[in-house]
Amino acid sequence: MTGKAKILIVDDNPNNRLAIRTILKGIDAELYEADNGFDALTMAIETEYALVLLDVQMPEMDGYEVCEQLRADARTADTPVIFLTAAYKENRDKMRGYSAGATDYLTKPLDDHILKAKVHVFLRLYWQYQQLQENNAALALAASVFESQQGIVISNADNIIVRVNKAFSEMTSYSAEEAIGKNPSILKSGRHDTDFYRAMWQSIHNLGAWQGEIWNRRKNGEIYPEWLSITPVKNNGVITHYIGTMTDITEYKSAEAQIHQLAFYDSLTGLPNRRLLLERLQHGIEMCVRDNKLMTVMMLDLDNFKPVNDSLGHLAGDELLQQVAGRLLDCLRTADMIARLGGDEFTVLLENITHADDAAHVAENIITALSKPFYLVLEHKEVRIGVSIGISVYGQHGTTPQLLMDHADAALYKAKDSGRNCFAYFSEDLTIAARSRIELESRLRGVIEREELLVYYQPQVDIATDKIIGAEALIRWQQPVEGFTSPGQFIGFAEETGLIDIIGAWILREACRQGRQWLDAGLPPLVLAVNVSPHQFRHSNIISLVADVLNDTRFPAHCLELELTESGLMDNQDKTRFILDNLRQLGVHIAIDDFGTGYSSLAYLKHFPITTLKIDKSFIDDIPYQQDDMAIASTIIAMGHILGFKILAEGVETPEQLAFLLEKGCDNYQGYIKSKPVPAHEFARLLRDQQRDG
Ligand SMILES: Nc1nc2c(ncn2[C@@H]2O[C@H](COP(=O)(O)O[C@H]3[C@@H](O)[C@H](n4cnc5c(=O)[nH]c(N)nc54)O[C@@H]3COP(=O)(O)O)[C@@H](O)[C@H]2O)c(=O)[nH]1
Repeated sequence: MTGKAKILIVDDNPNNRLAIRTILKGIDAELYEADNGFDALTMAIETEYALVLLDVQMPEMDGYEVCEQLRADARTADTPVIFLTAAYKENRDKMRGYSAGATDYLTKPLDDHILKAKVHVFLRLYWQYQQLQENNAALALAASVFESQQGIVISNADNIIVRVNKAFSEMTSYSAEEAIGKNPSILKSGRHDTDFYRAMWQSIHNLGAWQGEIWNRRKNGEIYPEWLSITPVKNNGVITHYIGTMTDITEYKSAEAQIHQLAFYDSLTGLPNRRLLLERLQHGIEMCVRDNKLMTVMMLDLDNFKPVNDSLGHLAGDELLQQVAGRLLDCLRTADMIARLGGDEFTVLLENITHADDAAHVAENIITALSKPFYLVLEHKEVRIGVSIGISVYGQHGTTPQLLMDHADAALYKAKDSGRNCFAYFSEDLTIAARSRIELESRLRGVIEREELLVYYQPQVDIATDKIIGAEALIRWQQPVEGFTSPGQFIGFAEETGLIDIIGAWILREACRQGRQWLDAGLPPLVLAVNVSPHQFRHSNIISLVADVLNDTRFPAHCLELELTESGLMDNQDKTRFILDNLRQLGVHIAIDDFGTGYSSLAYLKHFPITTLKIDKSFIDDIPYQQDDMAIASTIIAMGHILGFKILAEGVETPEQLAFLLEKGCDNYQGYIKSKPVPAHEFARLLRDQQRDG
């Protein structure tokens, strides 16, 4: 409520008007005057008056008529009017005044106190009326706000719903009757954990509000996203209610998803586009820097796509591209990314890889996958295409997205130049290395079926008696064209690719079969040592493999020793112990190979049921010239004996080495001084010679 109340004094006599002014001097209102009925009516319509003091006796238009006209007009119908009339007037004149619409009467000569008192009363009524009007307007406004587009739910201090609006009911399908008396948790979708709600209530109580995106559930079970704001209402600092306003953002979200799809994905194949690829590439580079990881970019270009597109038309071309996208996805891990840059160009991003040539494997898989024929449904035709792939490696070929892309592109042209349907790295040496590794892998895969593997045996000798007491089974690969390939060239690779599991199982079976045959042929019993690689130890079921092989070949368990490296044991102590205990229960011996080169923790090894330690060849080589190596070798022998292990020295080549080991009490040795690894028949001959010589 602003401004001052206005009072209109209507009297043809200026003295009377002055007299009234004088009486009302100091009153909290503005006084206006009219000296005739016509002016009074005009003024009353133009301006809102809190009160009209109206003289009855006036020429031309008397007070009755003025009052009647005021009442007849909606704008002035409620304006209070006090008639000022002569004291001698009859009572019926007063009645006429009331029926004309008078609110009150005052008689002349006016009593100062009565006039002032009445004016005060009317002014107070006027202000109360104004307040009422404002309150009504505010209530009407609040009601229209409450019934707005947004859903509103009001709950009490115990978070029980006390009111909801229509929009809430439309959004949630809960009518007001169904919602009132319940907890707003009837809307819970189950998609948020307790931490989410805890944070929400913390914000409401500590910060005075919470707003955010939330998944809620409609009465029919449908889950939908909404934007929710919750504000507590306080009275004297105590929360009395919570007001939640909610907007269903389902459409906004799907529009947002649509915009995202259009901005970041190729509409034909649904694959990420160049924009998303560059973002991922940038992110991948940051990860490489942070975690010192490897990443490669592979640029793909389809060979023979253009002729298909030109001859069969664009619809067929589109179908082919969609099928290509599907096959590419099948070749990749979910963590990898494939993007279509446009036309028949695709880019693959391999993050978090171990070796640069992992990309070559993926490239080979892609080349194989795309070289199979495609059946185009629209054209009822089978078509064949190929793919050329250029590869760049983060770090070696660039450290920015643009350089990596450019260099993958340059490598792509190298691949095309070298006959298409192949891959090339940006640098020649990587291409050569990767291609030869892939070739090695493909040759190694069929090695057992092609019967190219052989087992050689290297005698293990008792130092004290110089008698052969066992042999280490060592693999040999004899290829028809390439010839002999030493294990050093392929064991590590077989380990990386997991092929070692099949190869290791084969050599175990072959050694046990051979050992049984020697026993059956009357040769003296000896211990055959077979290497078990770390991959084989961790990933294959070594316990059941050994049990099966011993059972199938009938080779005595106590004649078998499994050689493990320390690194193969270190991974998971509990699992290692479980496996070793089970192997020992079968009766086989356990030897630690290459001892001294790894962790070399005797304290650690004593927790495992180990029978033999093999001192690595590198500590034997420089005996008797290297004091350090001699000290290490004699310490291993002494400490190993204290812990109950047998000690075997590897790679013994000279009599000096042998004499030193004998002096230090080493149990057994293995080395060229006795014999190189030899084929089975030669080893049998060595044994027979020994038998014959007694
Ligand atoms: N997981 C498997 N690993 C195997 C298997 N067969 C072999 N290997 C591992 O390959 C590495 C190379 O083996 P290889 O070329 O056979 O060499 C062995 C011996 O020939 C060689 N040796 C033995 N004595 C001497 C010597 O006096 N001088 C000399 N220069 N070399 C010698 O040492 C190799 C035996 O090593 P180890 O296994 O550590 O006892 C080698 O790491 C093999 O382990 C297999 O079937 N599975």
